[in-house]
Amino acid sequence: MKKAALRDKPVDPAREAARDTLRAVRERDAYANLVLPKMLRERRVTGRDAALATELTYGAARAQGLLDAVISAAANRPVDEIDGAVLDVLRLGTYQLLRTRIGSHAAVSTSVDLIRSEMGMGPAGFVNAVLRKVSQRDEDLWIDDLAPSMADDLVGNLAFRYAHPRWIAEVFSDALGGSAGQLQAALAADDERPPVHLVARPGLITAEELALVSGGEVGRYSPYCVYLPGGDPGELDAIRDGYAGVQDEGSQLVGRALTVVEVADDTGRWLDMCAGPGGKAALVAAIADIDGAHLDAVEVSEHRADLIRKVVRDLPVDVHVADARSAGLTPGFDRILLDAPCSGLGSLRRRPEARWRRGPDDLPGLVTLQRQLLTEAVRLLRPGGVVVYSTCSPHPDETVGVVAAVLADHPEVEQIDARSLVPADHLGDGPHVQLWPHIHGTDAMFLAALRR
Ligand SMILES: C[S@@+](CC[C@H](N)C(=O)[O-])C[C@H]1O[C@@H](n2cnc3c(N)ncnc32)[C@H](O)[C@@H]1O
Repeated sequence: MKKAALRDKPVDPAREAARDTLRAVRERDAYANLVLPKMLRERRVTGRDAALATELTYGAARAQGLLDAVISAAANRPVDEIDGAVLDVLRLGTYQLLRTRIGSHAAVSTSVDLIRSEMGMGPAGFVNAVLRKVSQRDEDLWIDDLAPSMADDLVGNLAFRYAHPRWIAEVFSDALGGSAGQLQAALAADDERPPVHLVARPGLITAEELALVSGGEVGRYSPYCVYLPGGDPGELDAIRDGYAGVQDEGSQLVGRALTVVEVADDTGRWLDMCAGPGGKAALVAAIADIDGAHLDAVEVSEHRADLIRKVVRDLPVDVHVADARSAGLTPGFDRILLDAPCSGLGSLRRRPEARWRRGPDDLPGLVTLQRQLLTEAVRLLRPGGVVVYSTCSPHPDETVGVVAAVLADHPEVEQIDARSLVPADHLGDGPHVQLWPHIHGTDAMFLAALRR
């Protein structure tokens, strides 16, 4: 076959979309879960092709560190000496070889086609040689060869095996009290594709009704939750019509906790201090509507404030675009939700590439901001009022550390046992609640409740 004809050989749309998304993630720090669905829609890639593109893109993005170690060993050079476009295709090919049931021949030949159509025969030969070498062993054999030994470095071994940066595995290990079994289960759960959870909007549809119309199953803990077995939630009428949304069950439990905590003589002044994009605000506001309360929702980003406005239409909410540390609100709130900006280490499974982008250096700035926000929340509470502080992170600095620091500065504030606010099992010793994917099937949400 002539070179031109080889270049013209069509490549399959699923792998092409996966490659282009990985490229956007690498070149412009894009988010795979925003780029891919849009690309699939624009290119009219649907059904099985869309499912394959999703599996390959998110899988390869999530496993990047593990894949790169294998590619580097097979190519006999560090990955940063490999051209970026070639590396994207090698990651896709290696992911297929190690972590899917796609046959080796198909995984290698489709990768070679992808690179040949764009870059020609030379790079295609390199991809072919590297992937053939990768295909000579399965994932376990590569891990045995490349991971630190279990005996010398258990955390390092588990981090490598379940494709997490080592520092994140260390954070999980600390938060889980050093138990190796728990750490292994947590990393394994975090390495899986997360289930889709729907929230039934209170007052509009019940979880039972939503389960019926969506073909899903009522959730274990949140009375508003439905587990969706598969398919695109955006195609459900209940979502399109605003009766339901997509929201992790852990986040639902946090929003609900704010509404069920005992507050004597509640005057109906409720506040969500960091509300964008509005997932928890929508749930809290729907309950506020039923209870005759009102929600002020503060968000510093104009774009995210717009997203809140879309989800709280027709609900008793005022959206304020402001820095919540100095938003000029009149104190005296009965209930305040502070769902603080955080490292997001508890929802890594929902943002495939995030674990490879974050670094421990992000933490100190976030912790300072969290303490300032929680201090302001305390100031805005009326005596007897409650703030629910939450993060989608199990990092002790962002969770128990922030709460302890603010309690130490504010003798007028007491911590309530948040376990009584969360209808779930395995909630530990309290008084805070830490949820986990491997225990509760939710994101690793943290919440603490403080009464002034
Ligand atoms: C964890 S997210 C909140 C998620 C939201 N509660 C939900 O359930 O959809 C934190 C939000 O706080 C916002 N934020 C960050 N710093 C802020 C500040 N100083 N004041 C107000 N909002 C802030 C971020 O833009 C982000 O939208």
